[in-house]
This record gives sequence, C-alpha cells and structure tokens, in this order.
Amino acid sequence: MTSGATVWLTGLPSAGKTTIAHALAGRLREEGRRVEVLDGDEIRTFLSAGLGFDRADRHTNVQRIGFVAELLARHGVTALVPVIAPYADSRAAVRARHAEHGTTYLEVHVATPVEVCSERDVKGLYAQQAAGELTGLTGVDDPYEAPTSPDLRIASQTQTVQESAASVYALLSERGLA
Ligand SMILES: Nc1ncnc2c1ncn2[C@@H]1O[C@H](COP(=O)(O)OS(=O)(=O)O)[C@@H](OP(=O)(O)O)[C@H]1O
Ligand SMILES: Nc1ncnc2c1ncn2[C@@H]1O[C@H](COP(=O)(O)OP(=O)(O)O)[C@@H](O)[C@H]1O
Repeated sequence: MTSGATVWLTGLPSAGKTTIAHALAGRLREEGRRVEVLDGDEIRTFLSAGLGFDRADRHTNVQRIGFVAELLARHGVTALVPVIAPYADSRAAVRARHAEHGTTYLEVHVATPVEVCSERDVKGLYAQQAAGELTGLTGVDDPYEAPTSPDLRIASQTQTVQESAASVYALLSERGLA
C-alpha cells in the first residue's frame, strides 16, 4: 500500500483552498491514488453540525477534522483538507496527533491577501460583513494566525489554479507521496 498523508490547506475565505484541493484530487485520482477531500462546508453539515465560529467551536471543528484526516492518512489515503483553521494552537494539536501515529502531516498556507479574497468573495461573506450583516469573519474582524513555517506557501493571486495545484503536487512528489 502506498503511504497516505494529510495535506491541510489553511487560509482565508476565498483564498483558493477548496479549488486547489479539488484540482489536486483530480490529478492524484487519475494516477490511481486514493484521495478524499474533507470539505469544510460538508463537514459542518454532518460531522460538526451545530458548531459556530467562535474560537472554541472552530478549535473543536479543526480537531474533529484532524482526527478523521489522520485515520484516513494512516490507512493510505491522501486526505486533502481545505479548512481555514485560523488558530496556530489548533493546527499544532493536529500536527502532534499525526506525529504520535507516525502519519505525515503537511501544511500548505494559501496566502492570498485579504484584499484579493474580498474581491473574489466566492460566497458573499465579505460583502455581508461590510454591510453589517455578519461579524466574526476570519481575516476581517476575526483572527487569522498565519503559519510561520508552512511546508509550502502559495501566492494564488499570481498563479493559475493549475499552477497552484502543481506546486502542492510537487511537494507531495518531493516527499515521495505522489
Ligand atoms: N464568520 C466566518 N468566518 C469564516 N468563515 C465563515 C464564517 N461564516 C461562515 N463561514 C464559511 O464557513 C467556512 C469556514 O469553515 P471552516 O470549517 O473551514 O473554518 S474553521 O476552521 O472552523 O474556522 C468558510 O468556507 P471557505 O470560504 O471555503 O473558507 C466560509 O464560507
Ligand atoms: N491560483 C488559484 N488557486 C485557487 N483559486 C484561484 C486561483 N486563482 C483564482 N482562483 C479563484 O479563487 C476562488 C477561490 O475560491 P475557493 O476555492 O472556494 O476558496 P476557499 O476554499 O479558500 O474559500 C475560485 O473562484 C477560484 O477559481
């Protein structure tokens, strides 16, 4: 069995996490790898239904996702996780859990500037925040603790989706995981 890994794509809303994860998943599947994308919205509908966006709930959400990702990765799946995970200590706990089991955990910071994210505004959240209809939006009026030493940092505003996905693929390749 080939080695699995968790690849966590952290970044602001509309940074490009989900798009990159799905582009990469397509390429890996074509090559015969087993891949799962643990999409944040889907997780919040099922595994984390009822959780909100305060610090404690985001931490719980990230730990649950980290738990599932580690199980999948330990059993040979490449688990791609496009989830904001705004707090460094939450991400560190997920990393530690992977280390305990000897499972690879890679952190990719999709570091698109907030100005570009709010221009993209895929789900209209930045507009809602600006209109006073939403508070606690990550990167605007809620914290985002950017990773200080990610395995990869992506400037999606200067790349095509395919280029960004290829850079994550190259990281996996370097580590013997693709
Ligand atoms: N207040 C606030 N802040 C940030 N994001 C918000 C908020 N409210 C709803 N959303 C939408 O929910 C998605 C974030 O959920 P996640 O589970 O990925 O985030 S977290 O790690 O628990 O913070 C996130 O998805 P992405 O845009 O794909 O990042 C948002 O669309
Ligand atoms: N290099 C890139 N990588 C990822 N997304 C990009 C890139 N360039 C432009 N985009 C666009 O940015 C948007 C990102 O949205 P999405 O992937 O839903 O973000 P997130 O999951 O981080 O909230 C999409 O409309 C996507 O087409």
